[in-house]
Amino acid sequence: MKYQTRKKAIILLEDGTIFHGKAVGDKDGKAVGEVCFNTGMTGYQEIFTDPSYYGQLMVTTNAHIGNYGTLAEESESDKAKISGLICKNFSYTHSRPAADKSLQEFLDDSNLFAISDVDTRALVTYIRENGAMNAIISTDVDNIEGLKKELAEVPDMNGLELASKVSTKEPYYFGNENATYKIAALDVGIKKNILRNFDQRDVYVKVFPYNATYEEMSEWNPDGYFLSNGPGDPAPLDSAINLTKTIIEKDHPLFGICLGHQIIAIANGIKTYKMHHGHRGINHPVKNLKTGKGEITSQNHGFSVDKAETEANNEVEITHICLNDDTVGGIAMKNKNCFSVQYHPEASPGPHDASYLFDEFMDRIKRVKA
Ligand SMILES: NC(=O)CC[C@H](N)C(=O)O
Repeated sequence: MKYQTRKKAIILLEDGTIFHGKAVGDKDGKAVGEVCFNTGMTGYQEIFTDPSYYGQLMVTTNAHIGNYGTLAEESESDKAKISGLICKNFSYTHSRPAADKSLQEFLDDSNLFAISDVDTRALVTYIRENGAMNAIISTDVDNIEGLKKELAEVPDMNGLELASKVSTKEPYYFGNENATYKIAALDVGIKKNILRNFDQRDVYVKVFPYNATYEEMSEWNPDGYFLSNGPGDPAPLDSAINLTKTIIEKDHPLFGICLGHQIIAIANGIKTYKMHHGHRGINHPVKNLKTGKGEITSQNHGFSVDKAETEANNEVEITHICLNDDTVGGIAMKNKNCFSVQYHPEASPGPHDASYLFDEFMDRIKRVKA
């Protein structure tokens, strides 16, 4: 067996609680961030590379991580974006012929520190009961006071602007330039599978930096606008919120996913709030209030749109409800061509129940273009 002498590691939570584990590989390491957990049984590479997780320490509840390696084309961005990984059993070997790397090589390429052999059930139960909080993972196990000091310096997720850390610096294009439709996407942390979904629907996408202006985006003359998923608190994203107000005012077709959904709510004067411990997994039930049908969805969010304020808003209606806790799952503007969801219709590897939302957006675009 590899790495019989792996270093001891700890997770120190903001409230002083400590959980124990071992460093993956034979390295020393340290990482900080908000500790959160994802209950997906598969899709670890997509989770680790999702820019929405920037600044978060990821606890995976699936007991085995790494056993099918990684494959470059399955990444949601250029590298791992979580700040660190906490898992139960880490597989140093993998058994998928198509894989191009082991998970360990993949994490090393992203310079990402991981710890395993953690009682993740106990840790997840603790977060569920006590809420999301900052944490530090480290092999410096005899220096608790020093680690506490470092942890105290980590900013609170509430109020934190992170989109600028993951957004593209320059605009770029995705898909076939001869496609029938053109969509301008604001990158506040966009996942590649959103771009792939547009490409599959005959769309050429131009992706703009998080602080792009309406003038910059509209100059390209797109058929529709898209606001992406992304990390951090939506409230400080002034530039994206103002841009959204203008797109809504001009009544261009507009679709938002997750952080993009939250930005649309704020642009309509509806508050967002930090949830107790958020939703992160690939089996979250949602009810579509228009059709009455249920969907199993992929979710990853720590903030949510205020339900009472949405219900009281004359311009906006709730279209989807997250059934686990009755929070807002999706909204649409009553008299504007604008809608959004808190969850992930682009989910990869799935579930794909919600992919009809991309078709709905295309229908809206086609109606305007016709
Ligand atoms: N996936 C996302 O876009 C997440 C949105 C936001 N950062 C949240 O945690 O709620």
